[in-house]
Amino acid sequence: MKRRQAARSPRELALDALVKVEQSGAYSNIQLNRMLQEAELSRTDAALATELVYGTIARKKTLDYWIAGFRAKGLHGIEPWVLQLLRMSAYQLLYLERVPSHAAVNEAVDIAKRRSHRGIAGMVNGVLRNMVRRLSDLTEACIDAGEPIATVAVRHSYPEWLVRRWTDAYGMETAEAICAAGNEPPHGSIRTNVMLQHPSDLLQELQQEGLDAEASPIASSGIIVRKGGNLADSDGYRAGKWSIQDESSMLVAEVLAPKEGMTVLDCCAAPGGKALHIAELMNGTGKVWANDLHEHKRKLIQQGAERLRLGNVEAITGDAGALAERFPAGSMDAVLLDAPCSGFGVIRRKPEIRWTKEESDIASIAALQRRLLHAASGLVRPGGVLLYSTCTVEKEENERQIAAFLKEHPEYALDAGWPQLLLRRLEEKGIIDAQFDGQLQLLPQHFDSDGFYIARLIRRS
Ligand SMILES: C[S@@+](CC[C@H](N)C(=O)[O-])C[C@H]1O[C@@H](n2cnc3c(N)ncnc32)[C@H](O)[C@@H]1O
Repeated sequence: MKRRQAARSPRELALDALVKVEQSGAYSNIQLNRMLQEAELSRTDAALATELVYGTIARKKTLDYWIAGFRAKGLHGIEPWVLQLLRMSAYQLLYLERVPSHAAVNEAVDIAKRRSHRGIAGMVNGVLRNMVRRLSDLTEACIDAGEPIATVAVRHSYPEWLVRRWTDAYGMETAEAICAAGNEPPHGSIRTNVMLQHPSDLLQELQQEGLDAEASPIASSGIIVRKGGNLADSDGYRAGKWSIQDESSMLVAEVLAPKEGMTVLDCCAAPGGKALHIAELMNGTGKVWANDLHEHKRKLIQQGAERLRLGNVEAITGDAGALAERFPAGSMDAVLLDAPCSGFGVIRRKPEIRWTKEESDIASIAALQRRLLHAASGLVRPGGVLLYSTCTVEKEENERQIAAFLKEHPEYALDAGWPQLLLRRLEEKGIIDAQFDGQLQLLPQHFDSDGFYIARLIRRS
């Protein structure tokens, strides 16, 4: 590749980010944010670059399927950066209606010319122009990869092993809906600091400021904000009036339902979303111990507590499996284990995890969760609550994990005594029924929010 100047256009920047992410395995959000900060693009250009990076990564398999169909040699022999350029351009043709086809093609050819020789530019031009001619045939319904799981995998761009796992766990229809929901762009959502105001008052304020905001259909302190830009860069956020959090994640503290004056331990707390929510629900009283393995992450929790002026949070560092060395057995009114997990419920925000995680990772993550659950369980007082949550849809990490735990720990039982309003909302949607036993698997398509698993357990007195 020829030496180039720094990226100037959103497409150049997006291409550089895609090449870097693929080459180095860097996280797309970290890589992109770094490059956006350096490039100082306008807000619109930054939004386009962001959409191109996330969309191209998410739709990689589908894009490759179509690109291969427009080249006699398929994808064989294409240089990695050229393949990224083709994918990014095909993504605009197939998924971004607002981008005119000629703009996507012309800019791709210009980039190819600037970075290489005429042959490459000619190939890029040929593939993309043929694609434009056949665009109306390139629909999801026309994808046929031979058998159903492979076809769903190509149609929604997921590895086959993941589609097979979800099909085994939930059936083909639900598995396909999980895949589709994972490709939807997430909307912004914030959590009202209920120590300062009622969610409906905050909602009204935001609407008066001209924001497209509405009450969350599930989380009682949640507000959905569409097209709100960088919500953290606002006076309300700095003043601690709200925090940025997904609605599903807000349910964890709601279900834990702490009371004023309690002592609560969050074993895996960084960056602090749920621990700080718990501290707010306790109205700044009692004590929330917020632990995480990593020292640099502890600082994030501390900064959050300072912004929200929560004096009842103490952030600490350590292995959650060794917290018995720090706290006496049975000393906590409630313990939250928001466990490290495969993260497939948040694929909308981290599109590359579908490509970077391997099936064998699930068993090792589940083994870690099992160790942490066992350790956490010893710290809950008799009659206290152990809340286990993950942001994944994997049964091995969720229902099966809890079933195995209950077998080993007869001193615990699932508890269905969840907030009534939440139960009613879940029932209305048909997500739970009369058999509800105290554990919930939210799928990303249920409320257009993250996929989450929550189990509320009580230690018998
Ligand atoms: C799902 S995230 C927690 C999110 C957090 N509860 C929130 O609401 O913001 C899992 C966290 O577990 C931490 N972690 C991983 N292994 C751990 C261990 N052995 N002990 C303690 N924390 C651990 C990670 O650093 C990560 O921050």
